[in-house]
Amino acid sequence: MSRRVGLLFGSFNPVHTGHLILAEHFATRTDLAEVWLVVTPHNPFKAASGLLPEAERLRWVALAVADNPRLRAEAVEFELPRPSYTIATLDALRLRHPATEFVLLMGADNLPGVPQWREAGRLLADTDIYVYPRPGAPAPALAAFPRVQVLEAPLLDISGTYIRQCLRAGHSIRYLVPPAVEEALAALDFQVPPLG
Ligand SMILES: Nc1ncnc2c1ncn2[C@@H]1O[C@H](COP(=O)(O)OP(=O)(O)OP(=O)(O)O)[C@@H](O)[C@H]1O
Ligand SMILES: O=C(O)c1ccc[n+]([C@@H]2O[C@H](COP(=O)([O-])O)[C@@H](O)[C@H]2O)c1
Repeated sequence: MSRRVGLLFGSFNPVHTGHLILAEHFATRTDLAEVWLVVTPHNPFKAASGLLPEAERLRWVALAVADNPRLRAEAVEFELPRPSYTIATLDALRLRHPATEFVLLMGADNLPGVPQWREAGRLLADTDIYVYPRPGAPAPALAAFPRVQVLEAPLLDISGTYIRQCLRAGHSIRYLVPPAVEEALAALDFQVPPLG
């Protein structure tokens, strides 16, 4: 059987402890050998103006996973056309790593939108998807998603939106992000975008 690797796609605006707990959960409690956190410079559904600088978002993910051999920061979308379509990234990764079987990972809030993604039919037909439950996201109606499995796992009420609100308000983000990311964010000399 080929090595199975999970891909957690995200804007990581910024990376937070929720991402790391769920990545570790997928990496240690499923059949996956590793989890790669694929940093998306520009989600086709998000306004670029709400995003922190892309190079910083990637650097923070790299810092966050540096001490974990089962997690990796993946920058492939920085080399691909924008905005970042997941099917194009999967195609590129499958070409680069022909011996690896990729599994798509996501929080339950993202699954209902997948049928609107580019080439969703092919994506859903060709790819296993593991879903982590999320507060506020209803249990997905799985009939439309034959290759989707929803994990049973502790709910994590942490989001990038909340962290950006804290940063704008000058509130502590200690423990919401890893220490190295907290330090890097404290050294920022730019404004947190006003949106979201
Ligand atoms: N607390 C969480 N529980 C479950 N899934 C999560 C959680 N946080 C993030 N995810 C999942 O991680 C992936 C990347 O998420 P993303 O980078 O957009 O973080 P976010 O916290 O949802 O950010 P924002 O609040 O800015 O939308 C998505 O699939 C999302 O569903
Ligand atoms: O491929 C698509 O059409 C598509 C449409 C919307 C979102 N996505 C991807 O979904 C991932 C999650 O996005 P985000 O911004 O919520 O972290 C991110 O990698 C996006 O590029 C992909």
